Amino acid sequence: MSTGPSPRTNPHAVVSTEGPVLIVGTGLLGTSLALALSAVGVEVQLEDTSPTSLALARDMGAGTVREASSPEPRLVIVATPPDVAAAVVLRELQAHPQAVVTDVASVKDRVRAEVLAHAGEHARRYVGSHPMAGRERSGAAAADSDLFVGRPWIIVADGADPADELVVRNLAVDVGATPVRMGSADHDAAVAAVSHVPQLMSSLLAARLEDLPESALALAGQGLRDTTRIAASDPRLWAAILVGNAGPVAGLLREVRADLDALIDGIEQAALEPGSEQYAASGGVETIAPGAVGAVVDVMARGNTGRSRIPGKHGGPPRRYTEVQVLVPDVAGSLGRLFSDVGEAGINIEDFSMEHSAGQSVGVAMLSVVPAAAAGLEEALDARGWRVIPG
Ligand SMILES: NC(=O)C1=CN([C@@H]2O[C@H](COP(=O)(O)OP(=O)(O)OC[C@H]3O[C@@H](n4cnc5c(N)ncnc54)[C@H](O)[C@@H]3O)[C@@H](O)[C@H]2O)C=CC1
Ligand SMILES: O=C(O)C(=O)Cc1ccc(O)cc1
Repeated sequence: MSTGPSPRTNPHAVVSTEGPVLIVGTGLLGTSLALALSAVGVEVQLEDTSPTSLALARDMGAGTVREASSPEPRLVIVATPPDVAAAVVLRELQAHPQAVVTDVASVKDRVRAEVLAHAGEHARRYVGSHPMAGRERSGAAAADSDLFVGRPWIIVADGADPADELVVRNLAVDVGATPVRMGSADHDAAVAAVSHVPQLMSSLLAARLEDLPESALALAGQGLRDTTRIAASDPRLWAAILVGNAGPVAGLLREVRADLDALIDGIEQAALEPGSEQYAASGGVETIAPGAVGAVVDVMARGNTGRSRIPGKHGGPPRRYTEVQVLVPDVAGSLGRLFSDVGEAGINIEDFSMEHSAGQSVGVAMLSVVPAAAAGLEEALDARGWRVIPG
């Protein structure tokens, strides 16, 4: 296994993956992988049931379309939706008896069980995997060769030949990811909590906006955008993912329902009309109805704790940045001037986002810096005539 810096970040690093690599399913994941492998010189063959998806991936430079006369692949990566992944893995194990076969489906237990049940001795060449990298858009058009850089790549290899497991570990490293070995049931329980239920929460939240008047939507800020980003995801793909991981997802949803019930019980007390019989009966005669504040603070405090446990983007302990907010006029060149002023102040921006409100001629730029740099940045921007929003 290559241990040095990945070829994605260091062009001189050794590439361990030996081609040809056949990618079956040239959507977001398949094409991103194909682009990443092609970029480091690995020969990539492409296959998809949709001629349009296939042609698009080819035209993007992801690889060549596999033909009957193409050389045999050493590695096959199945990047189809999860409900057909096991069937495609079984077909590829049969079709390419010398190749290692992996899949990238977001669910692992069911896919693995189906492959093991039907693959016979071919099962030793199957290594399940799941790159924890993606986005809310599907299809080759959304592909990105850097999608996997710095992300965990889960490998489920129970029963596989160790040499074949190494092939898949090398693949992960060659595209810039970090291999993490897990059992399939542990994988499914973990991703239910960090990916599958969060997807449903985002969708549930965004579903509340369906009939909201535009006058209310115009007030939306970054909080709503942050919490609903993944509500733009593909319903068909996610239906297959969620159904494929139904047990762990249903268990967590029940826990969320219990939290919601406790929150509603508490907060409904505060919704009672002061002076009404129920209000008096609840004991909330002069102060806020009992239970309401406690219920809110309980869920908020537990949320604070949970959020603080999410590690930084590239793994490791969470890093806390301070956000400096600056008003930016909506005219050409403003952002360029802002960045150049920040650069002159010698301050490193760790993250950046921009918020626009409907009908406003200014936006708010949010500059994340290490806490020790925040006061200096505010002063430097102030001195250069920027309007800094007090933190
Ligand atoms: N979208 C995401 O953010 C992530 C997705 N995954 C997993 O990666 C896999 C692919 O997802 P995406 O690329 O997002 O989906 P996608 O919808 O962008 O691409 C799937 C592709 O598979 C093709 N396909 C469907 N059935 C096929 C078959 N029987 N044979 C050959 N090709 C077939 C489709 O035509 C399509 O081009 C899924 O299993 C998903 O769970 C894993 C990590 C992240
Ligand atoms: O966009 C995000 O934040 C993701 O977490 C993407 C993602 C979606 C599905 C997966 O199976 C793995 C990763």
